[in-house]
Amino acid sequence: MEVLGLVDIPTWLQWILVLVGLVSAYVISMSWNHGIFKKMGVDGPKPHLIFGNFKMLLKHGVVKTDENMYKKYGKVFGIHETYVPSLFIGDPELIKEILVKKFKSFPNRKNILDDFTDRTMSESMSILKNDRWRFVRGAISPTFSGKKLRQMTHLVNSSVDKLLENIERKVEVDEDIDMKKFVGRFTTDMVASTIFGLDVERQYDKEDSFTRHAQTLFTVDKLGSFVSIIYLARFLAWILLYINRYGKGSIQQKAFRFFLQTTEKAIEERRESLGKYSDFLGILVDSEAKKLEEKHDEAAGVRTEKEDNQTSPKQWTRKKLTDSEIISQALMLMFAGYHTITNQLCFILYHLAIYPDICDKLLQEIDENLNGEVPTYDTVGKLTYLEMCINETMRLFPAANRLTREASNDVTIGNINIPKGLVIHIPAGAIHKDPQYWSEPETFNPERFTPEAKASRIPFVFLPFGDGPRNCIGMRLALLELKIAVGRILQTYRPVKCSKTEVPIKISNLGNIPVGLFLKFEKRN
Ligand code: HEM
Repeated sequence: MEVLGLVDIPTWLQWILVLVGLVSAYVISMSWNHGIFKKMGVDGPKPHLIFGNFKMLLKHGVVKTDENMYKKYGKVFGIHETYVPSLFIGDPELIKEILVKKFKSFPNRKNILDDFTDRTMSESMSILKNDRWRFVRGAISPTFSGKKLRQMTHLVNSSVDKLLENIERKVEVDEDIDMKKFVGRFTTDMVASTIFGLDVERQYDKEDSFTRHAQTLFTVDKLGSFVSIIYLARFLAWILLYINRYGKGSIQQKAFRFFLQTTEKAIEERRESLGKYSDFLGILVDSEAKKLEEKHDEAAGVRTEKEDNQTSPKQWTRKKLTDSEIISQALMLMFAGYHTITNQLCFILYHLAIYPDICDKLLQEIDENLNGEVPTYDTVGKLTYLEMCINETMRLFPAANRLTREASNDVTIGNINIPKGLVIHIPAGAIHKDPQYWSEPETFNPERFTPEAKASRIPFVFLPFGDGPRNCIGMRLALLELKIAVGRILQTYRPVKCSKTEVPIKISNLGNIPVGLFLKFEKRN
């Protein structure tokens, strides 16, 4: 190749120049934003040109890294997750501004994995932004009201019936139980019945399509490697995604197709038999039909109270979700419910096994309040010590170690000027272990959650379900499920350590996910 007719560049040199160009472009793109925290006056570890501060995340995992950084730099610091600058805010006053007071400037999350989500889930509430998120959240919220949860309680109890039968089988042969797998099957069953209304009995059959496909999607073994690829070579992650998406029949694609068809079929059945189903899809389809009726009334000149209070922006006043929006929500709720409940239930049972005194106190509360009866929505509400144990478990092992938001405009909080687009992380896990708010933070002590202790603690230092308008929509369902499951297990059994139980418990580098947790159950006298 001749340049300006002057120099003849041989082919080998052309290749070297292309390579040098590509490497330079890669290095520049990875380090482009590395000066941002210095400009903002925010402290933090010095970033490597390519890896930023990513190596410590790979080495120590998310939980330990956040704790270490919070201890070292205090309540505000910046980390470069390779090319992504992330501002960490751990100050309760500033957290309140982000999650509540200035929510308008932080209405959305920014999760690097969202761009790589399967299309069937791309309209899910946890990913959607701004008005579209408001519209979908507004449409889904009523399905989690107290009245609707009461209707769902029998579905939770049916799943627990099956769990108890399985515990009994293990107790009979005195078997050590791999808790993650064991509890995971129960949770699969529970999401199948509470969201899709599927028959509980089938779920314990390993060949059952729902169980098989759910396990394909729920297994997060390869997630850590994929996240690393996204952070280190985003272009490669896109290539892998397209190969997976358009490659012939990958098992993930088959699983997504299965859930798409299952949800479509379930929606159709519920539209044909209004009022018959008390699962999430049934409740949603019923309320959709009710709204259409209201619209009919409105057309006839009858305005309902709800309509008068309608505050949605004009473009989001349509009466119902599209079918693809409903499908996205169902799948997202399935994921959100599965991982969180499985992990929390494992952690709670683990703590009850290693602290027999606390377990004894809880057994007493359960016996006195449930009187051997199957719990209802109202009776589990009386189990206050159980709620304290659940809260203490979530303090030590929160399902989301960080809450995430994105600044949707330039905004100032405290004396920090945050530029539009910056990722904000609230290190909930690290705050939950800050000795300023929690004495002896590593100790499991449910007494931290007595009404008096709660009242004397400053707000925004306990964030297991997030806070503000974008908090966990499934919080009440989650607590109901956990209380019924733990309450009913303890009516007959107590969890105990076995030879394989490791103390302290091991967690995954990806977050608070128990690894290799073994326990067993003993029958109570
Ligand atoms: C112990 C169990 C659970 C825990 C600890 C938990 C925790 C959380 C947290 C921390 C968030 C982020 C909140 C924020 O950013 O402020 C969240 C969001 C969410 N959770 Fe949960 N969750 C649990 C169970 C569930 C269940 C059972 C469901 C539904 C079936 C659910 C559905 C959701 C959804 C849809 C969001 C996104 C909300 C939005 O963006 O508007 N969660 N959860």
